[in-house]
This record gives sequence, C-alpha cells and structure tokens, in this order.
Amino acid sequence: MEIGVVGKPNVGKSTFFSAATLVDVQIANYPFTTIDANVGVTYAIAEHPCKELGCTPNPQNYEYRDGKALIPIKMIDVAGLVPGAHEGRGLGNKFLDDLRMASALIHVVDATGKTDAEGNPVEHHDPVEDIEFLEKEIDYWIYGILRKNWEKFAKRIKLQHLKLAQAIADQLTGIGVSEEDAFEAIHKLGLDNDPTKWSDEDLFAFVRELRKINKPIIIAANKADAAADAQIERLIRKGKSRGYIVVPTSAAAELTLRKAAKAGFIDYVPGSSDFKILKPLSPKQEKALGLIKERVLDRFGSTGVQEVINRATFELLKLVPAYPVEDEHKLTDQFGNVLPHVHLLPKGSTPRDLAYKVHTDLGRTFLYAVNARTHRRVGEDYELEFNDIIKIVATAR
Ligand SMILES: Nc1nc2c(ncn2[C@@H]2O[C@H](COP(=O)(O)OP(=O)(O)OP(=O)(O)O)[C@@H](O)[C@H]2O)c(=O)[nH]1
Repeated sequence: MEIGVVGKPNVGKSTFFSAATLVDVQIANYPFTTIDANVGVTYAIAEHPCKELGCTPNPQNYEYRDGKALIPIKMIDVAGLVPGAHEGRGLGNKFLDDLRMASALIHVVDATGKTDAEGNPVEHHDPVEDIEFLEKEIDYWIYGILRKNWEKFAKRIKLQHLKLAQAIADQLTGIGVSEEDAFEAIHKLGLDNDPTKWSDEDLFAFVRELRKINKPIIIAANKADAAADAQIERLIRKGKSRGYIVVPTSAAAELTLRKAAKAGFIDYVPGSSDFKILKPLSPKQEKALGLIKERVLDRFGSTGVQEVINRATFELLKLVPAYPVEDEHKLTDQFGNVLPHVHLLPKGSTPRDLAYKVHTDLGRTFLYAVNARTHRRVGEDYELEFNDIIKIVATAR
C-alpha cells in the first residue's frame, strides 16, 4: 500500500511530500526495505486501543504518542504531472511509472489559483480545472493501454469464453488492477458481458470508473493560508460534487512545524490544532510560528496535512488497523510486550488475513481467532473492525 503525492509544478507538492515524510519519531523497524529517493515514510495516525483500555503499550512496528498510534506508510513523490504526461510529455514515462505503484493519490492543488496549468505564476487560474486535468491524464493513460488491441482482445474473450473482468485485469496488472476492480466497474456501469458489443464510449466510461476504484484521489487544497475563504469553500463544493474529499492544507506551515519540532523548539503532534514552545525562540521564529497559529491552526483547526494522510489511509483505501496478540488477557506477545504490533488490512479482511500479515507460517497453520475485547472465538468469515485486538491460535509448527 503506497500513497502517491501528485500535482502540477509549483503548487507545493514537494513541500507537502517533505513535510509528510519528515518523521521525527523513532520507529524501530519499518516494514520497508528499499527506499528510493522519491519514496519516503510517513504515518497515518489513529486512536490507540490503550486510550480506551488504559494500558501502556510497547510498540515495535509503530509509534505511540498521546493515546495515538502512528502507523508507518510508504509515500511516493510522483513528479512530472504536465499536460500530455500520458503521451510521454515532460517526465511522462517516469510519472506513469511512479503512478503505477500508488494505491491512492493525494492531489495537491493551489487553492489560491495563482499557478497556471503548466506551473507558471498567474493571477487567476481555476484549480477545479486541475482536478479534471489529472483525471484526464490517468484516464487517457489507462485507455491507451486497453485501446491498443481492443478489437482483437474483445474477439478473443468472446471466442474463448474468457472471464471478462479477469482478462481485463491481466492486461492491466502493471498498474495494479485486480479482477475485483474490473468486475466492480463493469457492474456499476451495467456493461455487456460481451466486450465486442462495447462502443468506444463504453470503453472510456469503463476506464473512468476503473480509475475511481483503482486510483482513488483526495484533494489537498494547498496554500490555504494564502487563499480566501470563498476560494476554499468553492473548491470544497466543486470537489464534493465530483465525489472528492477536499481538505484545505498548508504544507509550508506543516513543514515549518515539523522542522521546529525536530529541532526541539516545540512539541507538536502532526494533526493537532496547537503546539507547545519548549525553548526560547528568536523574534523571527516567534513571529513565524505566531503567524502559523493565527493563519492556519486557528483558522482551519490544523495544517490539514495529517488529515489528508489519515483520510487517504482510512477512507480512500479503507484500511483497518488490527493488533495481533498471544495473550488475550494481558494483550501481550510471547515476550510480554503490550500490543507490540499493528497491521493495516483492507476492509473485509479476516483474522486469517491478519495471521498471514504477521507471518506466512502463521497464516498457513491458522486454526481460529479470539477477539480480545469479548474473549470470544470469532468465525472464519469475521471481518476485522477498526482497532480489533486478535489472538491467533495456530497448530504447532
Ligand atoms: N503560502 C504557501 N506557500 C506554499 C505552501 N506550500 C508550498 N508553498 C510555496 O510554493 C512554492 C512551490 O512549492 P514546491 O513545494 O516547490 O512546489 P512543487 O509543486 O513541488 O513544485 P515543483 O518542485 O516545481 O514540482 C514554494 O515557494 C513554496 O514555499 C503553502 O502551504 N502555503
């Protein structure tokens, strides 16, 4: 699961990425091995079960702060969004390569409307156009892949009685499209099972639907600190009518706060509406932080950056955090650590899926699971809920 940050030049995409991946916590073992230059680690923040249960956790693969779990997530800086990227313009191919890896996208737009389509400074540009422009780039890209051999492909499906959704997913494995994604899009649109009957419009409608399922997008209405209320309200309204979550953000404010926190000047938990000054500040620093408090935190309730990451994780990707334990009474692993691990799983996952996440062997030898809150066994098809604590019982290996 990787979240991509995308946006045309000069909207604050790099600032957003830097702020989001400036993680000042020590997470012992990230589950990620190779980190490319444009890949970083950020975290999604969720309430921690200990807040409700009154325990003190010993986290191993996440961080615990103020009753919250900070769960590491991979983030990709998807550079090179320019008009025509799908035809290889600009950094087009690199752009598509990075896009391929992302499960969800944070689309950073300039809410002030002071950046044109190519990233040049202007007085009035409608950021709603940028939302449409990214949709179009992705749609034409997927359409291009499918359109190339469509007639031949459609005939083959018909003649060989292939499963339509699976055949399409096979064509699009490179961009991470599953059979379920394709199936959902076909059914949502009520398209014919015989693809030779699809018109070009049908194919394009299918691609649009598939993009919504496979590359869900959240909008960061950035530079909110410099935008008028009316501009932000309009962007939220227009975005919502197209099915988007739009969050006002100030990436610049978030970057300043995280840097100040890292340097020990302030205590700041990303996502909060305030910070605490820990050390004497220079008049310049004091002024900068004062402005952030007044123009961003007091106005919007937070810088919005963490809200975007959290909503991308829990609403767009619908991931559910679950905590496996060995002792369902003490909530510990075999070494006595309280709630040491958390795993993010897609909604609808079962305890066996959680067991596989912990270890393939545990998944293979899984017998049954116990919900540590109710002390009851849960069935094979039990769907994990947000913050479930699950004891997994397996056969001896
Ligand atoms: N007022 C304000 N300015 C911001 C904010 N975020 C970024 N900026 C400024 O916008 C300009 C562009 O920011 P970048 O992060 O370099 O933008 P980018 O989209 O990555 O641009 P490229 O690197 O050219 O792709 C810089 O001058 C930033 O300081 C913000 O939240 N508020």
